[in-house]
Amino acid sequence: MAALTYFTGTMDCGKSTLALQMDHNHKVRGRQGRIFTSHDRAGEAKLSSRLGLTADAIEVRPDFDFWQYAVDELTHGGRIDYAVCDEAQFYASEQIEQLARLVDELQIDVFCFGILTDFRARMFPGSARLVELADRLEVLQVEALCWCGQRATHNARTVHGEMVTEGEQLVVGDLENEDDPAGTTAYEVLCRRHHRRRLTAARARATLSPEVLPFGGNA
Ligand SMILES: Nc1ncnc2c1ncn2[C@@H]1O[C@H](COP(=O)(O)OP(=O)(O)O)[C@@H](O)[C@H]1O
Ligand SMILES: Cc1cn([C@H]2C[C@H](O)[C@@H](COP(=O)(O)O)O2)c(=O)[nH]c1=O
Repeated sequence: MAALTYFTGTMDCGKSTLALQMDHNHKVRGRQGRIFTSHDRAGEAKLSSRLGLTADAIEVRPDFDFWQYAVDELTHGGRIDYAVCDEAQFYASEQIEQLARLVDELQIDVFCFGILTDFRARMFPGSARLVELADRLEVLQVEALCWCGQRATHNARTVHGEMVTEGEQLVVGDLENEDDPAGTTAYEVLCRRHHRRRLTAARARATLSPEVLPFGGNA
């Protein structure tokens, strides 16, 4: 029986990598699928993983209708066994409802991937609807870590290393990498305690003595 599954976790826990692996595994068994994404860092109509793999995808814009797309494809002789949907947090609630309809009425397996919550620890509308409608929720096994060594559960937005709590919900961006500093706005994954206290790695380094920092203060 077809199912709607939401694979979720923080930023940088391997969701896009898993999305590409799922597509590959189904494809090599002869199944035909489509890859969808929205606002990927690599650009429009791309699904990219930090491990270096990228695939072409269909960009999900606000007016995109999954149901209409699938019906058009099928009536023109196409075949769709499954859909891989990355950055699903950015999809509208109605688009998630259309995906559920593809599962129930067309027996298409739908694999969604995305973060649950934004930089203020509030659910994205697309994620909330997926939590409400999915047959299965899967939290990724790979643990992204907070600078303190605990499992990261929250996504923080930073400006020059300082966590911010005001701003647009959607701002495409990446984790700050010390070898390749992102612009002024970046993201950092934190445990809940440090997200609550707005204690980012940069702030911890600036305010805590090196002896109390894990990883010798290099986190
Ligand atoms: N240089 C690297 N070597 C090994 N693994 C890496 C490297 N860079 C990134 N990764 C892995 O890739 C994961 C991020 O993958 P990605 O699919 O882009 O994440 P997400 O889509 O969840 O943001 C990291 O958690 C890490 O496990
Ligand atoms: C927390 C948060 C994230 N985003 C953006 C930043 C990235 O472009 C994506 C997440 O991608 P990933 O593959 O999971 O790393 O979402 C945002 O727009 N708003 C936020 O609050």
